[in-house]
Amino acid sequence: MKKLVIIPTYNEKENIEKIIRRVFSLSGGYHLLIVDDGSPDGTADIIKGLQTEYGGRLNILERKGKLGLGTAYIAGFKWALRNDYDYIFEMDADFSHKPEDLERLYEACTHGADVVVGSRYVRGGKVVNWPMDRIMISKGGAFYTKLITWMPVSDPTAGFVCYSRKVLATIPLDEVHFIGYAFQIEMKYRAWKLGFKIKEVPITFEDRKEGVSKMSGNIIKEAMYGVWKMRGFSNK
Ligand SMILES: Nc1nc2c(ncn2[C@@H]2O[C@H](COP(=O)(O)OP(=O)(O)O[C@H]3O[C@H](CO)[C@@H](O)[C@H](O)[C@@H]3O)[C@@H](O)[C@H]2O)c(=O)[nH]1
Repeated sequence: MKKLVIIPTYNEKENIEKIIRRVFSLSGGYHLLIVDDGSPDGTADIIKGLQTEYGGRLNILERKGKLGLGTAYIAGFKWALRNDYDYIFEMDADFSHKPEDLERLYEACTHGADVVVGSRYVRGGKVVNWPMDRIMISKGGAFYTKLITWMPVSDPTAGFVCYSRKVLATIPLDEVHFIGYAFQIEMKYRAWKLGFKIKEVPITFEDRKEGVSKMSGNIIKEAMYGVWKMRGFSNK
């Protein structure tokens, strides 16, 4: 089975080499695709410098400017489908998601689930070191999303996800609207509406130690209005 981990990056020079090496130290045979948005800090140069060492396992898609997390993943998903990957993962660059948990997501995805979410808010999940305001925004957003969409997912904005190929081949990727964390909600919502089985596995999410979050007021606003709007989206 071909497994691809997609990592979107914007200014992740402190984390990128370490996360690449951690993923390749795992025994799962993962390939990596980094989607970098022209990071001014030179993240892409670090990745390119490692490509000779890792050959075809390490891939990079370079975009010209900061176009948002959602469109970075959509470009990555299309690349994964073109290159015949069977299981496609989303993961942050900053070690908030532990690469060692990839295997548990994969296991669940090969045992009856179509989408597996590494979840902070399902029983057994945890958040470590996040400031209280971030926890409140994130938990509040999860509650609000459930109230409006009825989607049975405890952590809808989670960015640690495994999709089986058929999910990404069925969701009309060109119709996905949102670009910030609302993108994460929209992908899960579309998969659920299409009847795919979503499972949550508990993870410990730890705040980044290096680099800075790209969260902004606009990203929160997009998610607040987005959950209302997405109820009207079609999956055709
Ligand atoms: N290519 C690209 N990458 C981006 C962009 N914006 C952010 N990223 C990358 O996307 C990942 C997550 O971004 P962060 O800004 O670090 O997210 P966070 O604040 O830690 O947010 C966490 O919580 C969110 C809400 O629950 C989650 O949606 C998110 O995935 C993450 O777990 C990082 O690898 C970051 O470099 C962008 O515009 N373009």
